[in-house]
Amino acid sequence: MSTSPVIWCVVPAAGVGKRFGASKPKQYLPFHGMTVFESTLQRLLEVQGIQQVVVAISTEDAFFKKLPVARNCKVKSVIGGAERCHSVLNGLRYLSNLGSDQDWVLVHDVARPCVRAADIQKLIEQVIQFDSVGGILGNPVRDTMKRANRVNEIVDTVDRNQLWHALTPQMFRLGALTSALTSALADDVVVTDEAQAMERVGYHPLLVEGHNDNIKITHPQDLPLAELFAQQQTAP
Ligand SMILES: Nc1ccn([C@@H]2O[C@H](COP(=O)(O)OP(=O)(O)OP(=O)(O)O)[C@@H](O)[C@H]2O)c(=O)n1
Ligand SMILES: C[C@](O)(CO)[C@H](O)COP(=O)(O)O
Repeated sequence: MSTSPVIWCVVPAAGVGKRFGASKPKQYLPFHGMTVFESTLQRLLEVQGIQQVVVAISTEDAFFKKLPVARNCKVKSVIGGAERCHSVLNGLRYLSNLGSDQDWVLVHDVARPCVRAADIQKLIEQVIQFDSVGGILGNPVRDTMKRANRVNEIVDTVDRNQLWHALTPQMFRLGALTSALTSALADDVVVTDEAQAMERVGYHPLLVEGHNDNIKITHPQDLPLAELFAQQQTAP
């Protein structure tokens, strides 16, 4: 008899949204009848088998505790860090007191409120089926890709067949990811995603193709686009 895998989730949500430039962090802006934050959490909480969602929140944040989802028994908060990778590591350290090294953890940006539960399920199934070190949702790039020099002259055409956009969630074993991120930070390497931390220590995470509406809200023009995607996803 096989037992179900234990799956946790960490949501880095301690960013201030500098590039977005709103009067409050972008995760607290209105989105599809709620906030960006609530949309993201609602989608994660829909996924079967996630034991708990740990959100990393800035010490300056006065908004999170006012959201009803802050009182959901499956949601716990920890203090965020200086960069995304520090916030994620704080979440992982909290989980290491609850779980074991072999448990799985999904890391998902709060700023990706259009992620589909079906894509998360696909990631979980493929990572577990291939018994891989872990994997991430991604999208193959579509356009012809060019490498430029410092003055924006083309120096090369890069083979697009091997290039992907890295999305989230990213799914790894709790123990392996905690040690890979700890090692990156000990070497003063600020990794921009979990896969990069795992690559640094020699692993080759799986790329699982997800929908390209799982965009990250980074700049102001991303918010109406994400709203449009969310409306399309719920249209009858
Ligand atoms: N110190 C930080 C910085 C970022 N994040 C989170 O990491 C995710 C991806 O980061 P990004 O889009 O860069 O968000 P911000 O840091 O808010 O944006 P900016 O870089 O424009 O300030 C977001 O969910 C953000 O809240 C975090 O938890 N802790
Ligand atoms: C984790 C991430 O969302 C993957 O695309 C990304 O790395 C976040 O940081 P970015 O610097 O805004 O790309």
